[in-house]
This record gives sequence, C-alpha cells and structure tokens, in this order.
Amino acid sequence: MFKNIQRINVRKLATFGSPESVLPKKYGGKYTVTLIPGDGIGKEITDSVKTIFAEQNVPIDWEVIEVSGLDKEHNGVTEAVQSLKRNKVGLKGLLYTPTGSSGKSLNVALRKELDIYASVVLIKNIPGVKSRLDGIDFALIRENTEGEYSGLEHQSYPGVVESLKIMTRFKTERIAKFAFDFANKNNRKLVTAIHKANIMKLGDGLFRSTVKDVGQDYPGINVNDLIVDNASMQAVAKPHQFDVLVTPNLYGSILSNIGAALIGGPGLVPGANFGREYAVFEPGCRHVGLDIKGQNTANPTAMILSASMLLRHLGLNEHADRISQATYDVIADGKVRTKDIGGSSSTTEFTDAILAKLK
Ligand SMILES: NC(=O)C1=CN([C@@H]2O[C@H](COP(=O)(O)OP(=O)(O)OC[C@H]3O[C@@H](n4cnc5c(N)ncnc54)[C@H](O)[C@@H]3O)[C@@H](O)[C@H]2O)C=CC1
Ligand SMILES: O=C(O)CCC(=O)C(=O)O
Ligand SMILES: [Mg+2]
Repeated sequence: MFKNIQRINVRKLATFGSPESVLPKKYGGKYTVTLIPGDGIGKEITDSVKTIFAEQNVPIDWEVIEVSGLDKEHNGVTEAVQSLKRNKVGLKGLLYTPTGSSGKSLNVALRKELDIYASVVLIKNIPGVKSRLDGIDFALIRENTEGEYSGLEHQSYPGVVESLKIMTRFKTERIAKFAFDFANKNNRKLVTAIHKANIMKLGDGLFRSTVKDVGQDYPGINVNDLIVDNASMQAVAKPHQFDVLVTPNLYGSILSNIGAALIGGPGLVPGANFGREYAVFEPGCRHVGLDIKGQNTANPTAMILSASMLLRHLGLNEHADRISQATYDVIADGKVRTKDIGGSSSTTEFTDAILAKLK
C-alpha cells in the first residue's frame, strides 16, 4: 500500500553513541558539557551529579544554562541551544510545560531544534528495589521529533479542533534503523513496532510497514508488531517478552511511564536523546517533580544513570562503570534510600552514600 511513497535511504543517519567524528573534542584534557538543570527537582538531582563528578575528578567542565518553562520570556533558551550546538553533549532536567491553552513545550522545541530524534529509555529492574516482577529488561526507542508532539492544532470551527499527528517515512525509517542498530550493538534479538494501525491506518500504518521493511536489512534480528493498547497490557502482564520496542512519539511517552511503574518509579529510569550531531541525556520518563521541588527528597538515580550514559557516550567508561555501580550498590544495601522507593533519606544523604561507596 505504501510502496509508492518514496523510500529515502537514511542508513547513514542512525547512530548510537555517535561515531568518532561527531564526538566533541577535549580542551585542556576536559570536555565541556552543557548542563540545563531545568524546573522542579532538576537542580537537586543535577547537583547530585555535579557533586559526584567533582569528587571523582571526571574530566568535564559544566556550562550551566538556566532555562525555565515557568518563565514566559523564555530566557536562556537561545543560549541553551547555542551551548548544546557548540558542546554537542548535554545533561538536562525537565522544563515545565503548563497544561492548557498557552505555552509550547520547551523540551519538545529543543529536541526538534537539535534534531535529537531518537529517545532511548532503559527499563530494567534495579537490584534491591521491590517490584511485582523480576528480570525486566527492555529498551524503548521512541521517535522524538514528530507524531503527536508536532504541536499543530487549530480550531477550525468553534467547538471543533483539529490536532495533527505528522508521520513521515523519512523520520520513521531513521528511527527504525536506529532501533535495529541499537539491537545489534546491544546484543538484543527482537524489535517490536508499537502502533495503532487498525485505527490510524495511514500514519501508524506507515510506521508499522516501514519498521518491518527496515527489519529486512537485519537478518539476525526478529521483528514483530503490537497494537499500543495490547502492548500496554502486555507491558504490565508479561514484560519479559519485550526486548527493543520502537514507537512513535506519544506511545513511547506512555510506555516509558508504564515501564517506570514496573521497576519502581520515575526516579530510577535513565534516558538519552540522540541525533546525528548532538546527544542530550535526561531522565527517561521525563518528570518535572514540581510538587517536591526544593524538599531534598527527590531520587537522583535516574539523573545519575543518565549522566553515566553520557560518560559512556564520551568514552569515559571507567568513570561510568564506577559511578553507576556505586549507585546500584547503595540501593542494594537498602540502608540509604529516598522516599519514592520506601526510604526516608534525603537526596543529599543518598548522594553522600554514593560518595562513601566510591572512596
Ligand atoms: N508537566 C510538564 O511540564 C512535563 C510533563 N512531561 C510528561 O508528562 C507526564 C506527567 O508529568 P507531570 O504530571 O508533570 O509529572 P510530575 O513531574 O508531577 O511527576 C509525577 C510524580 O512523580 C514524582 N517524581 C518524579 N520524579 C521523581 C524523582 N526523581 N524522585 C521522586 N519522585 C519523583 C513527582 O514528585 C510526582 O509526584 C510525565 O510522565 C512526562 O512524560 C514531560 C515534561 C514536562
Ligand atoms: O515537554 C513536555 O512538557 C511534555 C513532553 C512529554 O511528555 C515527554 O517528552 O515525554
Ligand atoms: Mg512524557
């Protein structure tokens, strides 16, 4: 049905942990990395990363840019984009977007501007955190720049709103390619396309058929597909069947939140966004946490593990391994835990416990 839609070869575009040529250069033995703490708990959880990195002499200088979705003037947005374009790598908290009529998401705008099209979220049990099921380990590869987040809505007649969901073969092919490359590099064997092609026959139909087409180029990896409703149920009931899920934008957001609930909450799930030129690391299910802002109770694990992914991206694997292991060890010990996973320790106490492990 879609064979006559021109297929653009995007083989060159997909990267994970980008090729050497687009990695930033070190100056004076250090990388400069953009840091956008963001709203809500962003400052507290990025402070945790800054403290750990400083104590460990990680060769990174932070370029801190303050941006807030609560600021109607959008101060700092241009600087943030310039800084990310210069440094090519960033660590980011979430920017608040008011629910309701006015104010576009700065998170989405940033992802589009940098064309960081592939969101990678890892849903994996953390030893010591009680969850209903053990052995969960799957990756969500989510298209980050179009679909339901296109932000194209208008009222065509009072009481009649048209919300446009844009799906293109170009962007679907490149996210599919990214997902299969990711599976290859990470020794995963199955890519599942998530869609609602029974209802959105054209848009999600394009997504489904394109993922299957791209899969033909990867004989070592199996491909199947699931309707998003069923996928949500399967994620809760039988998540072990999942390996790599590739999704349009909104389904990825929903499934990352289901995934977080499966393994213990949004404070535990790391994430990253990759494009051809830039990479921005941020907690995987992207919560702002305005309700607990400034209380020193947030769990910084998702941000620390996202920062560990950033270290791996820069080739600083030893630092990444030490810091992520120390974080897992503190959680496994069970003595120092934040409230979201059943403890009463503060963000700073948890950070101090990681530092003690690293000594
Ligand atoms: N409202 C917004 O500005 C934005 C919303 N989103 C999306 O919308 C969804 C819902 O957002 P919100 O309702 O604003 O969620 P939220 O930011 O209020 O988070 C939901 C709950 O999880 C808790 N939580 C989140 N991270 C935590 C941590 N590290 N430690 C401890 N507790 C933590 C929060 O305190 C809150 O009670 C999210 O899943 C996200 O994908 C994404 C970016 C911005
Ligand atoms: O940026 C926002 O405010 C919401 C976006 C969101 O839900 C997401 O990126 O998962
Ligand atoms: Mg979301």
